[in-house]
Amino acid sequence: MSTMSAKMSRSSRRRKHAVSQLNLMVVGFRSLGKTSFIRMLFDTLCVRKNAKEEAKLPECLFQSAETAQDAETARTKELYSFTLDVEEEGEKISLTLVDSPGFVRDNELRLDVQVTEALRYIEAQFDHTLAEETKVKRNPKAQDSQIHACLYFIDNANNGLTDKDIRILKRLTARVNVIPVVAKADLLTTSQLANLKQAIKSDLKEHNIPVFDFPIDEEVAEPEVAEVVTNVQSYIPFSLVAPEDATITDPSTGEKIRGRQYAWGIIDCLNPKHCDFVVLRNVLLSSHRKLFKDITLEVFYEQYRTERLMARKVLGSIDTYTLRENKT
Ligand SMILES: Nc1nc2c(ncn2[C@@H]2O[C@H](COP(=O)(O)OP(=O)(O)OP(=O)(O)O)[C@@H](O)[C@H]2O)c(=O)[nH]1
Repeated sequence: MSTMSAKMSRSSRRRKHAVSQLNLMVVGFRSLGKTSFIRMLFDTLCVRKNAKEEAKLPECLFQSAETAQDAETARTKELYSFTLDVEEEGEKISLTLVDSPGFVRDNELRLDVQVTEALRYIEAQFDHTLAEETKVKRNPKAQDSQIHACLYFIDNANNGLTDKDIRILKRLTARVNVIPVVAKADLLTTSQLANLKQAIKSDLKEHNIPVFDFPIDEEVAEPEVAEVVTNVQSYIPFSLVAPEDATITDPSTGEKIRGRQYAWGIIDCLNPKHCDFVVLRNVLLSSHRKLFKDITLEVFYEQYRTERLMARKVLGSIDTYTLRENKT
């Protein structure tokens, strides 16, 4: 075996056994189904043997709002996260899911504080990287806790983005890859959903909100790649439906499904014709995972790092100036 191929096979072996870290966060106004989405995602994961028992799972994963005594009990009161070792298409992922308390609708001041808290959490993860980078002896096994993608839940009761959504999105998109999602899409008809998606897209464009778009380098992208990416781009904002707690059987197949039952029929949350969960799941865990991580490190972390270092420099020169002034 040539040295080159020996090297390559060593690195591909390393890649095969390497565990990739992925950290996802959900944010949005109250009661839009953020915890339900996390529960559904968790339910569809292939958690590696023993990891389920080892992981400290939050209680709310096993208690949906429907089974909780009241809505207040089910409400997410503080930000929490949990990590799972999962396998996706043969790749090992250490997946951290971060759930955050729903934003209040009727108190501007409190809302601002809540958004700041969510951003502080995101920035605190950058601080971990920054601290690790500046160590003389770095830990090669240091965890990457940066938030690689943040799902922003949009209320389907509005005709697009509200002023509050716009304000929040502008702040979030400066720090993290934001993926907008339409919550509880089952409450809309097909044409209502299409109109809402269109309105949200126009609002994002009109207000120059840089949510994550699926960039294509036209010079290098092969036609098939471009098609897949353009296709994914067309889903934005992704529509989501989370299942209800009850056991639901698909009358056409007799199989148990994760869905919602209505007088007029059932919704299968894993059916791409009913909502975009499966596409979004694939984008997050598979097709765009690496891109989310690269952009987080190369764009958002770099930006944050520069701001922090500049701030330190300014503080340093103020200190030096004060020292000099005090001496004279
Ligand atoms: N119709 C419908 N109801 C949903 C959907 N997802 C969640 N729900 C219901 O909405 C309510 C709130 O769901 P949660 O998942 O607790 O919402 P949340 O955004 O985490 O709530 P907070 O923590 O209070 O912000 C529950 O009664 C859910 O069953 C959905 O896709 N469609």
